Amino acid sequence: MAPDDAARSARRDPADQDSVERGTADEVTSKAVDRARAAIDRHVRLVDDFPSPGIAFKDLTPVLADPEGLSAIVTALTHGCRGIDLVAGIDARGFLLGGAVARELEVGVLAVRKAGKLPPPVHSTTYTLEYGTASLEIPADGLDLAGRRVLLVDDVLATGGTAVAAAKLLTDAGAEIVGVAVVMELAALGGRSTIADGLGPDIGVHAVTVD
Ligand SMILES: O=P(O)(O)OC[C@H]1O[C@H](OP(=O)(O)OP(=O)(O)O)[C@H](O)[C@@H]1O
Ligand SMILES: Nc1ncnc2[nH]cnc12
Repeated sequence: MAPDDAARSARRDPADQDSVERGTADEVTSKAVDRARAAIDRHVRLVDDFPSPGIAFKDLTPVLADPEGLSAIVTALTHGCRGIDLVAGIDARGFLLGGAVARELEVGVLAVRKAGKLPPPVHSTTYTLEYGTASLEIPADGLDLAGRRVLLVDDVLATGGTAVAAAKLLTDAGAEIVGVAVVMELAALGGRSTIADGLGPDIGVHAVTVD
Protein backbone atom coordinates (compact mmCIF):
# COMPACT_ATOMS: atom_id res chain seq x y z
CA MET A 1 0.00 0.00 0.00
CA ALA A 2 1.11 3.55 -0.56
CA PRO A 3 2.01 5.64 2.46
CA ASP A 4 -0.95 7.55 3.78
CA ASP A 5 -2.49 9.22 6.76
CA ALA A 6 -4.86 6.41 7.64
CA ALA A 7 -4.72 6.56 11.39
CA ARG A 8 -5.13 10.30 11.47
CA SER A 9 -7.91 10.42 8.89
CA ALA A 10 -9.75 7.67 10.73
CA ARG A 11 -9.81 9.41 14.05
CA ARG A 12 -7.80 12.60 14.41
CA ASP A 13 -8.26 16.13 13.26
CA PRO A 14 -5.24 16.75 11.01
CA ALA A 15 -4.95 20.21 12.46
CA ASP A 16 -4.95 19.15 16.07
CA GLN A 17 -2.01 20.26 18.12
CA ASP A 18 -0.98 16.75 19.05
CA SER A 19 -0.60 15.74 15.38
CA VAL A 20 1.30 18.93 14.60
CA GLU A 21 3.73 18.40 17.45
CA ARG A 22 4.37 14.77 16.50
CA GLY A 23 4.85 15.50 12.80
CA THR A 24 2.78 14.44 9.80
CA ALA A 25 1.12 11.05 9.75
CA ASP A 26 3.66 9.84 7.18
CA GLU A 27 6.54 10.89 9.42
CA VAL A 28 4.94 9.23 12.43
CA THR A 29 4.39 6.03 10.46
CA SER A 30 7.86 5.98 9.00
CA LYS A 31 9.45 6.35 12.44
CA ALA A 32 7.13 3.67 13.78
CA VAL A 33 8.23 1.30 11.01
CA ASP A 34 11.88 1.86 11.99
CA ARG A 35 11.08 1.30 15.67
CA ALA A 36 9.00 -1.76 14.87
CA ARG A 37 11.76 -3.31 12.75
CA ALA A 38 14.30 -2.68 15.49
CA ALA A 39 12.02 -4.35 18.05
CA ILE A 40 11.42 -7.30 15.72
CA ASP A 41 15.16 -7.76 15.17
CA ARG A 42 15.76 -7.58 18.91
CA HIS A 43 12.98 -9.88 20.10
CA VAL A 44 11.86 -12.30 17.36
CA ARG A 45 12.38 -15.91 18.38
CA LEU A 46 13.63 -18.17 15.60
CA VAL A 47 12.70 -21.79 16.12
CA ASP A 48 13.92 -24.43 13.70
CA ASP A 49 11.79 -27.47 12.90
CA PHE A 50 8.62 -26.12 14.46
CA PRO A 51 5.82 -27.05 14.14
CA SER A 52 7.23 -29.70 11.82
CA PRO A 53 10.66 -30.66 10.44
CA GLY A 54 12.08 -28.17 7.94
CA ILE A 55 9.99 -25.20 9.08
CA ALA A 56 11.91 -22.13 10.28
CA PHE A 57 9.33 -20.67 12.64
CA LYS A 58 9.44 -16.94 13.42
CA ASP A 59 7.74 -16.44 16.73
CA LEU A 60 6.68 -12.83 17.23
CA THR A 61 5.27 -13.47 20.71
CA PRO A 62 8.20 -11.76 22.51
CA VAL A 63 7.99 -8.78 20.13
CA LEU A 64 4.35 -8.21 21.06
CA ALA A 65 5.19 -8.56 24.74
CA ASP A 66 7.63 -5.66 24.43
CA PRO A 67 5.86 -2.30 25.01
CA GLU A 68 7.92 -0.47 22.41
CA GLY A 69 7.45 -3.31 19.94
CA LEU A 70 3.69 -3.48 20.32
CA SER A 71 3.23 0.27 20.16
CA ALA A 72 5.40 0.73 17.08
CA ILE A 73 3.88 -2.26 15.30
CA VAL A 74 0.32 -1.09 15.88
CA THR A 75 1.13 2.37 14.54
CA ALA A 76 2.93 0.86 11.55
CA LEU A 77 0.02 -1.49 10.80
CA THR A 78 -2.44 1.40 10.58
CA HIS A 79 -0.45 2.67 7.63
CA GLY A 80 -2.48 2.39 4.43
CA CYS A 81 -5.87 1.38 5.80
CA ARG A 82 -7.94 4.31 4.62
CA GLY A 83 -11.71 4.02 4.77
CA ILE A 84 -12.06 0.78 6.65
CA ASP A 85 -14.88 0.17 9.10
CA LEU A 86 -13.93 -3.19 10.60
CA VAL A 87 -10.68 -4.96 11.48
CA ALA A 88 -10.58 -8.76 11.26
CA GLY A 89 -7.83 -10.37 13.34
CA ILE A 90 -6.78 -13.90 12.44
CA ASP A 91 -6.28 -16.57 15.13
CA ALA A 92 -4.22 -16.26 17.21
CA ARG A 93 -1.66 -13.40 17.30
CA GLY A 94 -3.86 -11.54 14.82
CA PHE A 95 -6.38 -11.18 17.66
CA LEU A 96 -3.88 -9.19 19.73
CA LEU A 97 -2.89 -7.01 16.82
CA GLY A 98 -6.37 -6.67 15.38
CA GLY A 99 -7.85 -5.40 18.63
CA ALA A 100 -5.12 -2.83 19.07
CA VAL A 101 -5.32 -1.65 15.45
CA ALA A 102 -9.11 -1.41 15.63
CA ARG A 103 -8.87 0.66 18.80
CA GLU A 104 -6.35 2.95 17.13
CA LEU A 105 -8.67 3.44 14.16
CA GLU A 106 -11.81 3.60 16.31
CA VAL A 107 -13.55 0.79 14.44
CA GLY A 108 -14.80 -2.60 15.57
CA VAL A 109 -12.87 -5.87 15.56
CA LEU A 110 -13.84 -9.38 14.49
CA ALA A 111 -11.97 -12.52 15.56
CA VAL A 112 -11.54 -14.98 12.69
CA ARG A 113 -11.24 -18.18 14.69
CA LYS A 114 -9.83 -21.64 14.29
CA ALA A 115 -12.50 -24.35 14.01
CA GLY A 116 -14.60 -25.46 16.93
CA LYS A 117 -14.42 -22.33 19.08
CA LEU A 118 -17.54 -20.46 18.02
CA PRO A 119 -21.14 -21.44 18.77
CA PRO A 120 -23.17 -22.40 15.67
CA PRO A 121 -24.12 -21.33 13.11
CA VAL A 122 -20.76 -20.50 11.54
CA HIS A 123 -19.28 -19.86 8.13
CA SER A 124 -16.32 -22.19 7.82
CA THR A 125 -13.50 -22.85 5.38
CA THR A 126 -10.60 -25.28 5.26
CA TYR A 127 -7.29 -24.19 3.78
CA THR A 128 -3.61 -25.05 3.44
CA LEU A 129 -0.85 -23.10 5.15
CA GLU A 130 2.94 -23.51 5.29
CA TYR A 131 2.73 -26.52 7.56
CA GLY A 132 -0.55 -28.32 7.03
CA THR A 133 -4.25 -27.64 6.83
CA ALA A 134 -6.61 -25.87 9.18
CA SER A 135 -10.11 -24.41 9.28
CA LEU A 136 -11.24 -20.89 10.06
CA GLU A 137 -14.69 -19.77 11.14
CA ILE A 138 -16.73 -16.61 11.66
CA PRO A 139 -20.25 -16.30 13.07
CA ALA A 140 -23.07 -16.82 10.57
CA ASP A 141 -25.60 -15.11 12.83
CA GLY A 142 -25.78 -11.92 14.86
CA LEU A 143 -23.26 -10.07 12.72
CA ASP A 144 -24.09 -8.16 9.55
CA LEU A 145 -21.01 -8.01 7.34
CA ALA A 146 -22.79 -6.79 4.20
CA GLY A 147 -20.90 -3.86 2.76
CA ARG A 148 -18.40 -3.70 5.65
CA ARG A 149 -14.96 -2.56 4.52
CA VAL A 150 -12.55 -4.86 6.28
CA LEU A 151 -8.82 -4.73 7.02
CA LEU A 152 -7.38 -8.22 7.66
CA VAL A 153 -4.64 -8.25 10.29
CA ASP A 154 -2.25 -11.07 11.16
CA ASP A 155 1.27 -11.52 12.50
CA VAL A 156 2.85 -13.48 9.64
CA LEU A 157 2.17 -13.82 5.92
CA ALA A 158 3.82 -16.99 4.65
CA THR A 159 2.11 -18.92 1.83
CA GLY A 160 -0.93 -16.66 2.01
CA GLY A 161 -3.28 -19.60 2.49
CA THR A 162 -4.57 -18.29 5.81
CA ALA A 163 -5.11 -14.73 4.59
CA VAL A 164 -6.94 -15.83 1.44
CA ALA A 165 -9.14 -18.24 3.41
CA ALA A 166 -10.05 -15.56 5.95
CA ALA A 167 -10.74 -13.05 3.20
CA LYS A 168 -12.99 -15.48 1.34
CA LEU A 169 -14.98 -16.24 4.50
CA LEU A 170 -15.59 -12.54 4.96
CA THR A 171 -16.40 -11.77 1.33
CA ASP A 172 -18.79 -14.73 1.14
CA ALA A 173 -20.59 -13.13 4.08
CA GLY A 174 -20.90 -9.86 2.15
CA ALA A 175 -17.85 -7.91 3.35
CA GLU A 176 -15.31 -6.17 1.15
CA ILE A 177 -11.62 -6.75 1.90
CA VAL A 178 -9.81 -3.46 1.66
CA GLY A 179 -6.34 -4.66 2.60
CA VAL A 180 -4.17 -7.16 4.40
CA ALA A 181 -1.73 -5.91 7.05
CA VAL A 182 0.87 -8.17 8.63
CA VAL A 183 3.90 -7.68 10.82
CA MET A 184 6.21 -10.01 8.91
CA GLU A 185 6.06 -11.27 5.35
CA LEU A 186 8.11 -14.36 4.53
CA ALA A 187 8.66 -13.38 0.92
CA ALA A 188 10.11 -16.70 -0.27
CA LEU A 189 6.78 -18.40 0.40
CA GLY A 190 4.92 -16.27 -2.13
CA GLY A 191 2.01 -15.06 -0.01
CA ARG A 192 1.74 -11.77 -1.84
CA SER A 193 1.12 -13.42 -5.20
CA THR A 194 -1.25 -15.97 -3.63
CA ILE A 195 -3.29 -13.04 -2.35
CA ALA A 196 -3.22 -11.34 -5.75
CA ASP A 197 -4.29 -14.59 -7.43
CA GLY A 198 -6.97 -15.38 -4.86
CA LEU A 199 -8.38 -11.97 -4.07
CA GLY A 200 -7.40 -9.86 -7.05
CA PRO A 201 -4.48 -7.56 -7.79
CA ASP A 202 -6.09 -4.54 -6.17
CA ILE A 203 -5.91 -5.85 -2.62
CA GLY A 204 -3.16 -3.93 -0.86
CA VAL A 205 -0.76 -6.04 1.19
CA HIS A 206 1.17 -4.10 3.81
CA ALA A 207 4.00 -5.79 5.71
CA VAL A 208 5.87 -3.96 8.45
CA THR A 209 8.95 -6.04 7.68
CA VAL A 210 9.87 -8.50 4.93
CA ASP A 211 12.11 -11.45 5.68
O1 LIG B 1 0.52 -17.60 5.12
P1 LIG B 1 0.28 -18.95 5.73
O2 LIG B 1 1.15 -20.03 5.17
O3 LIG B 1 -1.15 -19.31 5.66
O4 LIG B 1 0.69 -18.86 7.26
C1 LIG B 1 0.41 -17.75 8.06
C2 LIG B 1 -0.32 -18.15 9.31
O5 LIG B 1 0.43 -19.10 10.05
C3 LIG B 1 0.45 -18.71 11.41
O6 LIG B 1 -0.69 -19.13 12.08
P2 LIG B 1 -0.94 -20.59 12.60
O7 LIG B 1 -2.01 -21.22 11.75
O8 LIG B 1 0.32 -21.35 12.73
O9 LIG B 1 -1.63 -20.36 14.00
P3 LIG B 1 -1.16 -19.63 15.31
O10 LIG B 1 -1.46 -18.17 15.09
O11 LIG B 1 -2.02 -20.23 16.34
O12 LIG B 1 0.32 -19.87 15.51
C4 LIG B 1 0.43 -17.20 11.33
O13 LIG B 1 0.00 -16.64 12.55
C5 LIG B 1 -0.52 -16.94 10.19
O14 LIG B 1 -1.88 -16.89 10.64
N1 LIG C 1 7.63 -19.85 9.27
C1 LIG C 1 6.63 -19.32 9.96
N2 LIG C 1 6.86 -18.64 11.10
C2 LIG C 1 5.84 -18.10 11.80
N3 LIG C 1 4.56 -18.19 11.42
C3 LIG C 1 4.30 -18.85 10.29
N4 LIG C 1 3.15 -19.09 9.67
C4 LIG C 1 3.42 -19.81 8.58
N5 LIG C 1 4.72 -20.04 8.46
C5 LIG C 1 5.30 -19.44 9.53
